[in-house]
Amino acid sequence: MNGLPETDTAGGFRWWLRRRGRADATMGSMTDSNSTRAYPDPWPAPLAAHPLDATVTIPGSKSLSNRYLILSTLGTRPVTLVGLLRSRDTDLMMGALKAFGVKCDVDPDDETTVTVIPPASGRFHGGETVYCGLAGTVMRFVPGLALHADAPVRFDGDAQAYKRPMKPLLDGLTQMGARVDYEGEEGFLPFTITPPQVIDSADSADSADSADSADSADSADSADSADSAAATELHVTIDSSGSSQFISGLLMAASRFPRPVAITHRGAHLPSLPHIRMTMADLQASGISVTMDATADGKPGDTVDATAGDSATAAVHAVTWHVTPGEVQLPSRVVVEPDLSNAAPFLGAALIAGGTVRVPNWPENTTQPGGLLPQYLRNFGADAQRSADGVMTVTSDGVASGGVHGLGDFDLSAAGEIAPSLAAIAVLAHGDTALHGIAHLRGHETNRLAALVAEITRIGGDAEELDDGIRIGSVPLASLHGAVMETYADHRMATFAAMIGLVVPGVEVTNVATTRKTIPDFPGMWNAMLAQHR
Ligand SMILES: O=C(O)C1=C[C@@H](OP(=O)(O)O)[C@@H](O)[C@H](O)C1
Ligand SMILES: C=C(OP(=O)(O)O)C(=O)O
Repeated sequence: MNGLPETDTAGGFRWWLRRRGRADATMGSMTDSNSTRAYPDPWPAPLAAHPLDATVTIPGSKSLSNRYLILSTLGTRPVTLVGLLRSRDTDLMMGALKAFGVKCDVDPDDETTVTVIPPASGRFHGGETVYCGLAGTVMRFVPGLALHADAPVRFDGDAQAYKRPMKPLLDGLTQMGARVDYEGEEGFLPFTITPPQVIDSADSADSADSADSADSADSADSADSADSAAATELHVTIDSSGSSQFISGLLMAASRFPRPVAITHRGAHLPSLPHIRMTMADLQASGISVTMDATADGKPGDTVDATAGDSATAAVHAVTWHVTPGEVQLPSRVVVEPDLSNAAPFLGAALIAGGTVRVPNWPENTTQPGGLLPQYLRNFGADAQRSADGVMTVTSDGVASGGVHGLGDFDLSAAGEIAPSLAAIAVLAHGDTALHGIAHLRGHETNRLAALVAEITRIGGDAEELDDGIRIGSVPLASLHGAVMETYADHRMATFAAMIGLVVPGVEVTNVATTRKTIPDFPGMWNAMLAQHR
């Protein structure tokens, strides 16, 4: 079952801590993805009986919601977040912040309006377990807060989360003076972060008392004697090929560091650059100076234009961000954009079933990689237009008409989280698609490349893993057949299966409740989309 670590490899005390951590993180039923509104398991995916004509309002962006929650926490004054996503990942984030002593007041009349009140002292409480579930944004963004805590903080998550890579982030935090103790395999959850003794010089005596005194010599050394180096940049180098979230997490952690920090990625790939740009933009909106420069093959001065096409990043071997820490403060009221990546199954449905799907509140400009979605859908052959009042309208004749074609070789490194939705369209399209630049999807909620190949093959489709992605061959629609499709506790594998089920009879989806990771009621929204008529 998704949601609970099933095995205990570390003895009864750790089991108790783990359970306590879950309890600390539990906010209502949303942290356990199987425990809310009952849908049958497996869930019969509805067929589209006719072309679509629907308007679908998409809840708030997961990526923006969880960044705003972290940045509000790093500030000193309350911030009201309007249109916050309320789903498992954001509830886990709020649970994590509460463990640090942050208040998240939910508006009783609208649960998507939440006021975040940082601790008056500016200091975070340590000593608790943070339960990360399967949320990358929690397990990669919250550990940076532990740098500023008054005691060690333990991190745990779902059994499946134990496979998600963490080491580059934790190596980065170690270079910033933290100590990391792993309970199981090095580089993976669960672990405990002991903050450096010198992180907040005003409070250093307190922190030395409350943290494990045996650690103080190490920590002081590794923090590079902050007193003498106050204005010098601390250099942190990691390989962020496995996830952009390592860089994002370190950038946010650096925003309150006592000295400037230069964070360098040195590695073969840098996926999801728009998500890193989102972090930079959100930090800048909070008053923090952060810049990015790049060198090709690590040769100084031999720069590549990493600020131009996001797909050009495959050639970038070294990129450095410079963070000048300061007072982090978001505006007092922040409105969260809809989750444009979560719009993909719904807008993609127009290409699969044919017809029109509209999504209101589509931003004119956005830092979300989902902003690239309309162009991706045009590449498949759809019409996608945003009206002046912000309605994104996608229209297509549908896969049965032959008007949806494959993408050929396609670089998706900028927006890998959309891959499962594009894969569903590609399975049903005329012509082949090969999605490249997404090797790191093997470390997402599940190994998404293997999962997609298994599920496409299960229904009679043609797919194979590539070193850096997936190839999906075109087969006649009539040769695809229904099956019980596995979802591997992965919300995007569930929405992928639902998309296929629009035109392939007999598709059933296991554990559709796993969609609660980022959408409060996906099956309800899907049924409502199919039920709409003009
Ligand atoms: O920073 C973020 O909010 C995210 C970054 C991306 O992670 P990867 O770079 O690991 O793909 C994305 O896939 C994930 O859904 C959200
Ligand atoms: C990769 C994803 O999530 P996470 O934030 O858990 O990494 C995703 O939502 O597709």
